Amino acid sequence: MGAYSETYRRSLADPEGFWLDAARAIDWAKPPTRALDASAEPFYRWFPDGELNTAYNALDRHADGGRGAQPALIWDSPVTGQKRRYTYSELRDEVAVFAGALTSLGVTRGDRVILYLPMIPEAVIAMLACARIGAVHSVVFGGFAPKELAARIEDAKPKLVIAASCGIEPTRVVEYKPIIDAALATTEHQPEHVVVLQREQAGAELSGTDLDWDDLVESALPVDPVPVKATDPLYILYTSGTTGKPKGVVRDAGGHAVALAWSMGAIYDVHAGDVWWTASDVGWVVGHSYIVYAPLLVGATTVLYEGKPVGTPDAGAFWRVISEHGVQALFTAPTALRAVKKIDPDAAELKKYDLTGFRALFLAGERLDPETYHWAGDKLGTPVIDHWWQTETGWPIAANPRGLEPMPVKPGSATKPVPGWDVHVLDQNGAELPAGQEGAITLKLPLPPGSLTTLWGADERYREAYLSRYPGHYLTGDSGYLDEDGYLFVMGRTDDVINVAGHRLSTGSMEAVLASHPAVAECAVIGVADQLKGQVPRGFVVLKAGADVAEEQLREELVALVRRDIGPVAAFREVSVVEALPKTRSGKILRKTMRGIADGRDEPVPSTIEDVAVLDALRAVLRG
Ligand SMILES: CCC(=O)SCCNC(=O)CCNC(=O)[C@H](O)C(C)(C)COP(=O)(O)OP(=O)(O)OC[C@H]1O[C@@H](n2cnc3c(N)ncnc32)[C@H](O)[C@@H]1OP(=O)(O)O
Repeated sequence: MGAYSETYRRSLADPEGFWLDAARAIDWAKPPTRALDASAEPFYRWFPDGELNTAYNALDRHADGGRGAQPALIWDSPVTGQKRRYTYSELRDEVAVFAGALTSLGVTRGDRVILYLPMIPEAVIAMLACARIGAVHSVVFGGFAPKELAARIEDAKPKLVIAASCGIEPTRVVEYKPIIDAALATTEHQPEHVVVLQREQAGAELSGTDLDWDDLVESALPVDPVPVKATDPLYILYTSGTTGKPKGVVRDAGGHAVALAWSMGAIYDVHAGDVWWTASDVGWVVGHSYIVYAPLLVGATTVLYEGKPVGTPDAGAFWRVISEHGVQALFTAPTALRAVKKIDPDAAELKKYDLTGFRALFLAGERLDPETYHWAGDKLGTPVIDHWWQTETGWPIAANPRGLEPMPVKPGSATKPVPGWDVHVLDQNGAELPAGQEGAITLKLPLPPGSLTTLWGADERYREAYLSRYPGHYLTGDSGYLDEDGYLFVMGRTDDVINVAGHRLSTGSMEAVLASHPAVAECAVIGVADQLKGQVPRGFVVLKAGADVAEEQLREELVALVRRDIGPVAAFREVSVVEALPKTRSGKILRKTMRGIADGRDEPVPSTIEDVAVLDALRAVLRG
């Protein structure tokens, strides 16, 4: 039996022994004597009697254990022309002082803190400072609009909001303070303070209880890490659900530290002293897990990049960063590579840089199309590793475990289930499907350490959304199949969640925005295939009788509304006015059928359709 098979078998047959062994990679204030607590199933807990501090494990133990002078964080910001390096000692000291600043504001263990920060070192510092004192951070991605920020503030009820004065996009400076003010003007919950880091590209006007980051830090004293229970929440990260209300994924401290440290070696083959780069955003789970926590937990150097794959300044940006900082492995989303390939199909820029130390490219966040896979492999000459996971799971469910046993790649497959994840493919009735047949991908409970423990303040929603469809299993919301070799192929979502440039978005939220327009009687939003972003949203609206608005003007208004209420990240640009929407006799809009036709598939007409003429009339619009 190979290393993978044996490890996988043991992880499911003896999770207690397997995860207690893995837990030895973490320094505990109180080492756990047990791994799994199933006493409140389906709300499983890991390492119930363990105590630790995640920031201590990410920083202090390396700073004090011989890696003090090693770079922990390299910030590379082509949008500002700045670069900065932090050794483990420097980063630990900055985090300890900012943790002291938080403490001086009365933030203590269990308090929530919303972070609305771009890709700057202070984002990492603020996350780790919260972890140091046991506060629960919730990072909100900068591309979201005030309404989305407000929904997260209302749900998490933070004591503080910590923000920068601005984020920087290649074509514009995005002022954050007006976005925060607009959000707070609508929320019942009001944080005690908004702490603002002033950036020179656009300062923010502070008023009332607002505080300046630098002033706060100037008078702060460093504080020691506070041991917390392994089962305490480390962070909340909101993700789109099928309804407008985002879901607050709760990550625990102990399971997260153990699983991430284990994944860094077993899956990515990255170890202490290596240089690792995740080109994503700290606002996404990939940023939480693989920009911040995992690389620091194992004592690697992590690169934080404030720029884009193209345009900052050119399509050679990724290769420049890899070469300049000695990056050994890169993790990014397929969209980023498609953007590079579009501008520089022959990878001429690549030839300008020395990438001899580069070992592997990891891709996730959306489907990796075979064309992009082959292009990246041909041009880089290194393994290109597709893998699959979700905000909820926190770390990979299926991957090619480079550190355990590299396996042959099958393009289109995320390779095999990772140890810890009991992956099944089920039919409508919950029966196991044979190899090659597509069905719902589920994960048999208990989920391994590091996966979500519940949704913030919404245990019942957690149970209903994930655990009710197939009792004893977690519903991933993705469909796919296992082949005869046990390789997993993930084919797409089974619900109304779409993936736009690696950003998970709810079509339901977009429909709610379109429906709020006074001229719109009903509407549907579907995700359609896009060569660059993987998927983009497309809206279809039916006008109210007598609505007097020019189509072009309505289109512009609807696009602007989605940008205002959800944010630019929705990339909502296409909307068509149609006579009617195709529905079943019970009134359900046939979105899946519409999606299939728009993507050029030979979609069968459902027998439950109310009026087939409506679908026939829509075909040309969908194909167009
Ligand atoms: C495995 C678990 C997971 O799936 S976690 C999620 C993983 N996903 C990712 O890592 C995301 C990967 N995608 C990306 O990083 C970006 O899309 C890349 C590929 C870099 C392209 O970026 P960009 O050219 O900005 O396109 P986009 O589609 O992301 O942006 C659409 C509009 O939104 C804007 N935007 C983007 N980020 C921000 C931000 N932080 N603050 C403010 N605005 C932002 C962009 O400027 C763009 O705006 P516009 O429509 O052009 O005006």
